[in-house]
This record gives sequence, structure tokens and C-alpha cells, in this order.
Amino acid sequence: MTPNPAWDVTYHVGSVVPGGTHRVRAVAERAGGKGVNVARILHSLGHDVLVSAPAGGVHGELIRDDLTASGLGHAIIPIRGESRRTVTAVATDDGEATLFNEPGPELGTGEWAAFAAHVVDHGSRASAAVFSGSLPRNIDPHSYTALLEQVHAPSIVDASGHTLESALAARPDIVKPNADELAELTGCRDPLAGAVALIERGARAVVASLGPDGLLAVTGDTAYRAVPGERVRGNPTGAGDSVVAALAAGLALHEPWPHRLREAVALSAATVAAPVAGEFDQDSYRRQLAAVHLEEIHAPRHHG
Ligand SMILES: O=P(O)(O)OC[C@H]1O[C@](O)(CO)[C@@H](O)[C@H]1O
Repeated sequence: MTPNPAWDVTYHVGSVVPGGTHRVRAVAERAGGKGVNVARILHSLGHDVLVSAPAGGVHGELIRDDLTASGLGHAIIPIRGESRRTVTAVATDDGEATLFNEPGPELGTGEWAAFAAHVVDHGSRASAAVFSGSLPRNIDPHSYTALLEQVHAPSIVDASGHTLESALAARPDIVKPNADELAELTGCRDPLAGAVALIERGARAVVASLGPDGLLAVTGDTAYRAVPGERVRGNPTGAGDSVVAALAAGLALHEPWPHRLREAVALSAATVAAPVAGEFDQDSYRRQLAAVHLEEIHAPRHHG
């Protein structure tokens, strides 16, 4: 589910200079938001997906039409507000991505209720339910936690700040913060200590994405580090969404953790090699899968 979907615009430029004028070399536009990207990756891997999102206005129409054209199962809950855009400027010279994420529309009480009812109904019939991306700005994180509690399916949460903090109370099966989100929430700069802190607060497993350094997973009874075999340059936007996609597939199919993490690192690196979020480079994926370095580190001590 993508509670705040976006019409994603990606600009490819030479470099990004604050205060400068940028000549755009290539533009890509498509339906986005974290959950949509997760669904695209899963769909490319041959899994059945259903995108649930509230959307409206001109961008809402674009999002719906693009999901249909992409062959992604979807249920768009209509809203009165105008759905947002997000703009990513990818600097081809250094592979840095600069993001401008609009806040998106507020949702009426009835609109959120209709969306929540849809998610509870369809989510509970899924083999894995993914809760990804930011909330509409007027939605209380506790409503999100209530929603998570009502969906009876293995669950993954990719959110930040108060939304992630509140979601822990629903005991999600996996949470996927990045290093900054983990540090912001726990005050721990060490990702292992941060991940253990999230387990103590309710997560059943934590997979922290550490950019080019790969993943750190604390699975409840043990911990792993998974590092890509080779560094990739390109567009890092959406790399975290590919981690979530791999974890969702592994959760749905009851794959063992080492398999899930190898897939997640390879897909994530192969997404950096693709021009836009929600896609991955097939050759890079195959090469990376054979080269992931996975290490079991130790069973961290935690209570609960
Ligand atoms: O919901 P947010 O946290 O604002 O993230 C949305 C953005 O993140 C991305 O999914 C990349 O992860 C973009 O496609 C963009 O839509």
C-alpha cells in the first residue's frame, strides 16, 4: 500500500549545482511512491501484486493510467485533492541523486476510511503486505498503526520518523529503515545497536539499508551483514524499494534469511544500475547475485 503516491519525474543532468541553471539531458515520468516501486519490481520478477493507493486530480489520473499501462494490478481510491509529484535530479557525472518530494494532498476522513477498508480487506488475503512511504500530512501515525494491526498478513514497513515509531507497536514482521532513519529514531549511529533497539520496541526483524555498504539484518535470533560484490554507479533512487520487494517475496515464500538478503542486495544494486526507480538491470542482477558477500555476525542480546 502506498498512502501518498506520486507522479515521479526523473531528470538526468550532468551535475547539480545549487543556484545554477540545469539543462536536462533526459526526462522520465511514471507512477511512483515507494509502494508502487516495490510492486513494479515484484511484477518484473513474476509475482502477483495489487497496488492500493488514494489518488486524485490530474496526477491521480496519470498514476492510474500508468499503472494500467504497466500491467500492475491496482485499486486507486479516488480523493478530491491533487496527488503530488516528486522530482529526482540524477547527476550523471557523479551518480548523485537530488530529490524534491512534494508533501501531497490531505485526505478527508471518509477518504482515509475507504482506503483503510480496502487495505484491510485485500491485505488480509495477501501472502505479504507492504506498507511503504510517507503518510498524507493530516493522517495521524496512530491511524496507520491501527491499519497495520487489522491486516492479517505477514507485513513489511518502510517508513520514517513518527510513522515508523508508531508502526512498531503493531509488531510488523520486518521494518526496513535506512541508516539515517535508524539513527534519527534511536539516537544510535551504530546500525547494529539501532536495529536491536527497534526489535526491543516491537519489530520482529529489522533490515537496515546502508547504501553502497549493503544491508544489516537483525532477524530476532541472529544477525547478518550482506555486502554487494561490486560497487555500482548510477541512480540510487528506489534502491531501498528493491530491498523491500526482495524481502516481501522472501517473506511470502518463507525463504530462509540468507536467501532473502542475497536477493535484496543484488536487486538493490541492480536498481542503481537502471535509469529510474522501480526498474533493475537484469545483467547486473545476475552478476550481483553470484557476488554478494553474506556473513552471520552474532546473535545480539535483546529483551522481548
Ligand atoms: O513517500 P515518500 O517517503 O515521500 O517517498 C516517495 C519517493 O520515494 C521514491 O519511491 C524513491 O524511494 C520515489 O519514487 C518517490 O516517489
